[in-house]
Amino acid sequence: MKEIQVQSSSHLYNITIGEAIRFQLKDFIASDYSSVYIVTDESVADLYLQEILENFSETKVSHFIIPAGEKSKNINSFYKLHTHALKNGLDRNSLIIALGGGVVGDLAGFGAATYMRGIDYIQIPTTILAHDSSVGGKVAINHELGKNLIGNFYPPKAVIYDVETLQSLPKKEIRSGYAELVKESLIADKAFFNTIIQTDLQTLTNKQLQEHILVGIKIKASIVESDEKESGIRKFLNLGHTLGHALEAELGYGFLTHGEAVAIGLLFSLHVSEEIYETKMPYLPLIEWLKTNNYPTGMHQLEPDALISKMKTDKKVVNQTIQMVLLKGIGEPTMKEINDHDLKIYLNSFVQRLVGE
Ligand SMILES: NC(=O)c1ccc[n+]([C@@H]2O[C@H](COP(=O)([O-])OP(=O)(O)OC[C@H]3O[C@@H](n4cnc5c(N)ncnc54)[C@H](O)[C@@H]3O)[C@@H](O)[C@H]2O)c1
Ligand SMILES: O=C(O)C(=O)C[C@@H](O)[C@H](O)[C@H](O)COP(=O)(O)O
Ligand SMILES: [Zn+2]
Repeated sequence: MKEIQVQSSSHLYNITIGEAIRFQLKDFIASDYSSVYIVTDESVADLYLQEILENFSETKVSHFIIPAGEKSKNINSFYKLHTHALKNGLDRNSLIIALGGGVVGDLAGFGAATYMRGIDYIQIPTTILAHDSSVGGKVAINHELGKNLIGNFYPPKAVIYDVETLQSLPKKEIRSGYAELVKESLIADKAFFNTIIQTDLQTLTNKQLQEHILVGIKIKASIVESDEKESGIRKFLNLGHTLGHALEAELGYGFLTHGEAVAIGLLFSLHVSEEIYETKMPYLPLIEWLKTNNYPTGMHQLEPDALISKMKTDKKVVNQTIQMVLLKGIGEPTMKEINDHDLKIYLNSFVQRLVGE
């Protein structure tokens, strides 16, 4: 079992990573909550809800289940989560548990941030991608005009990561989670990047997966600890997301997974970095690795203007101008303001390059 501590602006919390720790939640959760409210999705409920419930035989417990997938991260689910919580008598001393991937984590976390002006919550991530989403306290729901536009910074009381649950993930979700690991490696750790692109996701072992997740969490935790509210270096964790989020919204939530969209966004960031800084970035090794591992790498014939319009909903935009996270080298992230005219040129040359590869 591994433990990483994160100091947030309001409290210190532990990220505990281990196998089968979902059966010993009492070791990690305070016993004086008046009730526990588990939020999960239909697929995760089928696999793990019963086991999680068994931890709370002496506590008043209720649960709320959403349909699986990105489409559920919306205002309707948010409202229903509150309604169900009220009907089940949650008070200010109740605890919300987010059991699932990033969709459940973001929605339940935002529910906790707003229920009666804020109650405690704990993340029990069950996807690889959620090594990222469960840490750092960004909680949100989507607006049809853009990703995560309604939300808050609201750190969890604990993150309990039972990596045994990752064994039931479908291949697509393994790919999706690895895109965020690639992101973390690009912003902070060249050796880690080289390790990942030598990893075949078809034959991934538990040992490799656990090692990679641990490195990723350490990178994420150290960044959010020094810049919780994203006034500075936390923006680097958005590498690949300006285009990634625009693709998710433009194609319709759930068409691409978050990680699939981020993977294309990462390639775009490398492309623009090469153009602007006239430097060689690992564009080719990354696209080869993405293709070998069956990531979608097409742009689905989207209009650059439509994408730029969606990119304008990015929360890093200042005065209607897009600010992209770029790299001067691996481990050397930087912010760059890019006007619409140049952005369109980069998008067009990126599409040409994708078609040519
Ligand atoms: N808050 C943050 O800092 C942050 C960071 C990264 C991503 N995100 C958000 O996270 C979301 C994506 O998260 P995600 O990729 O985990 O998506 P997700 O929560 O939709 O999970 C992906 C799919 O895997 C299924 N699943 C979950 N755990 C499983 C398991 N153990 N076995 C089998 N199936 C399982 C789910 O039912 C779902 O169908 C996006 O909304 C993204 O914006 C937030
Ligand atoms: O934690 C962060 O900060 C991130 O940017 C992590 C991202 O992987 C994540 O997708 C996040 O939700 C994006 O945030 P947003 O502010 O661009 O909505
Ligand atoms: Zn992300």
